[in-house]
Amino acid sequence: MSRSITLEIPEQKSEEVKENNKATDIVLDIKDLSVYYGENQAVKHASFPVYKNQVTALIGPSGCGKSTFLRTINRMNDLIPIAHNKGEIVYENAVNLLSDEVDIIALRKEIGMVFQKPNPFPKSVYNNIAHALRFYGITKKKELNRIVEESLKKAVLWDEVKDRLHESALALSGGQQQRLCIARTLAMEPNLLLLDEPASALDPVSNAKIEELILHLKEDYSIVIVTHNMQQASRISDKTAFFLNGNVVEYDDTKNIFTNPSKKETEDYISGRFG
Ligand SMILES: Nc1ncnc2c1ncn2[C@@H]1O[C@H](COP(=O)(O)OP(=O)(O)OP(=O)(O)O)[C@@H](O)[C@H]1O
Repeated sequence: MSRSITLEIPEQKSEEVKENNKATDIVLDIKDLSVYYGENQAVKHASFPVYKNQVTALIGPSGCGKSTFLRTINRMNDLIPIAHNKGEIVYENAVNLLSDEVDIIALRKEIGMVFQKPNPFPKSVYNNIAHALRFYGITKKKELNRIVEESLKKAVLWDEVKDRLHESALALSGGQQQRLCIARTLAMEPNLLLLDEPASALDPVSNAKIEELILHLKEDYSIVIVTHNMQQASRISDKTAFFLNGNVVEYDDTKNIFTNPSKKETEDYISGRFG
C-alpha cells in the first residue's frame, strides 16, 4: 500500500560541488533492475544512469523489454497483477521509485508518460489540459488559462489550436493530438518525461515536428524515449541503451553506439542484420 509521502527531494549541494560531482547530474540511477510477468523475466538486471537534460534512447527488437522498463519507472506496471520487480530505480539521488512508500500520484505528476498512440480525452483541447489541473486543485480560470497557453506553447501547438481551444481534441490531426498529449503532460510541470515511441504512429511531417520538439524540451526536462527508428535515436539522443532479450547489452554515448559499438550484437542490430 502506498503511504502519502511526496517525492520531496533534499536541497541540492552548492553549485561548486554540483559541478565537480557527476552523480548530481543523474536523474535516475537504475540499479540491478529485473522485471517479471509471472515466471517470464522481461528485464534482466538492468543498471545504467539517466542524465539530467539529456535524451536517453532505448532501442532493441520487439519484445526485448523496452516498454516494460519504461512502465516500471512510473509504476504503470503496478496495474498488472502478475508483474513484479527487483532492484532499485533511484530518483534524484534520494528516493527509490519502487519503494512501497512512494506516493504514486506525486510520482506520476513528476514523471510524465506519453504513449505510442495519441490518447487525448474526448473533451475540448482546453479541457484536455485543464482537467488534470483541476484534479490537482487549480481551479481559478485565470491560472488555468495561463497554464493551458504555456503548455501548448511549450509543445509547439499553440499557434495551430489557439482559435480551436473549445473544439474537441478528437478533431485534431494525429500529430496535433500527440503534441496535445505532450502539452497535457508538461502542464503538470514534470521533471522527467517518458516517451514510448511517441512518433511511430505519425506521418513523416508530424514525426519531424515531434523530434524537433524533443530536442527543444531537453533544455528543461530529462527524457527517456523508446524508439524503433535508428535514425531517430541517433538524431535526437545523447545516450542509448540497447536491449536484447531483456538484457541491456550496451549502454553508451549515442555517438559511440552508432559509430563504434563495443558489442557484436549491437553492431548487428544497428546495421539491420536482425530485429
Ligand atoms: N502485460 C503483460 N503481461 C504479460 N507479459 C507481458 C506484458 N507486457 C509485456 N509482456 C512480455 O514482456 C516481454 C517484453 O515486452 P515489452 O512490451 O516490454 O517489449 P518491447 O521491447 O517494448 O516490445 P515492442 O518494441 O514490441 O513494444 C515480452 O515477452 C512480452 O510478451
